[in-house]
Amino acid sequence: MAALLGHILKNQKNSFLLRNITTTLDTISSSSLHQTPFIVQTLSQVRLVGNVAESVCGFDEMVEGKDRKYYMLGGKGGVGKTSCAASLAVKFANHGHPTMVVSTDPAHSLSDSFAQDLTGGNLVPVEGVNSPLYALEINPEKSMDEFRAAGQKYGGGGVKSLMESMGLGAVANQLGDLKLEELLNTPPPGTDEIIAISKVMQFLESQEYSMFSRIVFDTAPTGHTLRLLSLPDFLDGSIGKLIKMKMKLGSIFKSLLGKEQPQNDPLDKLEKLKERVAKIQDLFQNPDTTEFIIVTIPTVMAISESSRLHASLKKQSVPVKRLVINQILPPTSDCKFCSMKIKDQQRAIETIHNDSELAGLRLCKAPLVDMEIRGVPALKFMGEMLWR
Ligand SMILES: Nc1ncnc2c1ncn2[C@@H]1O[C@H](COP(=O)(O)OP(=O)(O)OP(=O)(O)O)[C@@H](O)[C@H]1O
Repeated sequence: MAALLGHILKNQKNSFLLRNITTTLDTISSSSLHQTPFIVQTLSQVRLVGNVAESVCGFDEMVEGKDRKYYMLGGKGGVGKTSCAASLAVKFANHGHPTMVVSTDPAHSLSDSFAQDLTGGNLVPVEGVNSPLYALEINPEKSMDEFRAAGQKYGGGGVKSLMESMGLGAVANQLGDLKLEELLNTPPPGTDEIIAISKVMQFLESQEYSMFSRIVFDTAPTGHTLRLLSLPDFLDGSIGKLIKMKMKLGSIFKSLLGKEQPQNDPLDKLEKLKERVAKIQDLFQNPDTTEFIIVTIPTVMAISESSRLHASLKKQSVPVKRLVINQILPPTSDCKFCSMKIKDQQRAIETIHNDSELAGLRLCKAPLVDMEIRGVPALKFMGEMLWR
């Protein structure tokens, strides 16, 4: 085996490839799982790497500084968001950043990507990296149920009966006009994700999690993400009305009973939710802390969708600088079908240069490899090719 590897290394002229192979082999030598198949597959990838060698994604800039930064990877279903997000998280951790990678996608694939059980809604440590790396799969439906339960207790009928008992039935009826119960029971699409993200933000605010300097989100497919982004204003509006109501209530309460309205009342809870929603909006829109990376594949359909996604993100003031083109085929092939496919991909990539939404973005390219990208060594390998 060593002789074979030595031969391959001697015959590689590109130092990047050498570096890549060497680091990959270092990892492989320390990995006991699936050793042989991974090495065999790795050798065949050497040929594929050359195709994307010109891609420089500006990883130096991404890794710079100790302040916390958020990276959100989004795009059409199945383009490789999870693989790209997980490989970025591994690379950050290997460059000294305590990192957290979070999935809020109902169809989680982080566990598959890391080849590790990450279900359960808690932070799970990922082994095999140089700095702490933790993964978290948040179940948006479960978070939504918790929110609904809280809503039922505090926001829906609870508010109404509390006010009725205070002789404020008329105000309660006005509150009813806001259809709060309906909002809690049949919330607009995307609410589940915002609740999930708000849960992550709560985690991150605590001292225990202050060590994380890079947070990578594997977001849900395009449509959900867009709906999610338009949600804060909606919630903000509804909750804003409730808060005004609360202020009115406060003075009525005082004049009726001669004392301040009790703290920790239902509307306080809603006010807190509003604050969290505002924080999430800031998280998405702050260019100093956040970057949304669009992931696509070289097909005209995926690229058109990415273009629309960028237009919507821009409209929502979400900072976007990079476009990942994943699963690029090698430049040439003897197989007729593959040659046709390669030409097709090249034509699709050309459309990026002529697309007013995408042309200005930095292109980060990853080859299509002939293996599933699973486990830390494979993710590290992918990261070496993509994030540089
Ligand atoms: N560059 C690549 N080369 C080969 N296989 C890849 C590549 N990128 C991703 N894959 C494979 O494609 C499949 C889908 O990848 P992944 O789960 O990362 O996509 P996704 O966009 O997150 O999907 P979903 O939208 O369903 O969550 C996985 O089996 C993964 O190993």
